[in-house]
Amino acid sequence: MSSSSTSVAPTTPAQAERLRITEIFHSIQGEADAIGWRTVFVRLTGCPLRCVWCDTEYSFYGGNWRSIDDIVAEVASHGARHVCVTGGEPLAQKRCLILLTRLCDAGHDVSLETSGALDVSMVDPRVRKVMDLKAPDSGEAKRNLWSNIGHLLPHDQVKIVIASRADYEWAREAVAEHKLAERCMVLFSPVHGAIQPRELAEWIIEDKLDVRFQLQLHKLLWNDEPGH
Ligand SMILES: C[S@@+](CC[C@H](N)C(=O)[O-])C[C@H]1O[C@@H](n2cnc3c(N)ncnc32)[C@H](O)[C@@H]1O
Ligand SMILES: Nc1nc2[nH]cc(C(=O)O)c2c(=O)[nH]1
Ligand code: SF4
Ligand SMILES: [Mg+2]
Repeated sequence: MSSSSTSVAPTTPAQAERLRITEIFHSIQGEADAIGWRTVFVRLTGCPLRCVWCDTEYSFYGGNWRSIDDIVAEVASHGARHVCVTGGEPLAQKRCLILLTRLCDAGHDVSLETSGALDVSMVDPRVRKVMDLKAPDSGEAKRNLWSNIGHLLPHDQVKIVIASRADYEWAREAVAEHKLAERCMVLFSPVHGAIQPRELAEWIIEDKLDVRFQLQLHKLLWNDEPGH
């Protein structure tokens, strides 16, 4: 008997595609352009960055290996149009690109939260990328991959999370230098607990910036409880 004939059930390529997942949950989108929509979140495990203010450190390690078929089926079970793929850093797992395409093929309106440190050029163009640019107080500004800006589509968004006046001035310069507001929607959001949201709002008004101020809605609603 040949060794191949002793193998158990054959696996299709789709079944073989697995991703490490921290959680899948059904909530209200708390960030970016899709804010307020009922959304299923798929949080991929692992991140090569360490932003000092990261609110999702629990996604750095652990998680469960899940097949893409299984993930797509669990997402569908919630009956939501919107799906947000986040992490950790979702693009750190190469097969995330397959998941994104499968979710689009299943008819979902898909967004991707990404740090801006990994190449976004291969992301399915149907996906709305929400790409951070990391400001200096994150401790990870050196990781910004500026070439990503050239891959942004009009439906994408650039987000800068701001912890101080110095971060704000950096963000204002980055928007001007790279003409970001002409390319897509630009979001400025305060680091939760670091600056008064009102200060950031007033700076934006004073400087007449064409950026969208944003607070994380889920933190107002659920105060950072897991699963929301
Ligand atoms: C947890 S990250 C996961 C996706 C990806 N790693 C990234 O950084 O975009 C999702 C979003 O939450 C934001 N975020 C994380 N911690 C935050 C905090 N303390 N206050 C405000 N936004 C925060 C990030 O900047 C990012 O826009
Ligand atoms: N409700 C809710 N909305 C979110 N939008 C982006 C999130 C994230 O952690 O990436 C997030 C999250 O964790 N919860
Ligand atoms: S890139 Fe995203 S997940 Fe990673 S440390 Fe920064 S905010 Fe957290
Ligand atoms: Mg979050």
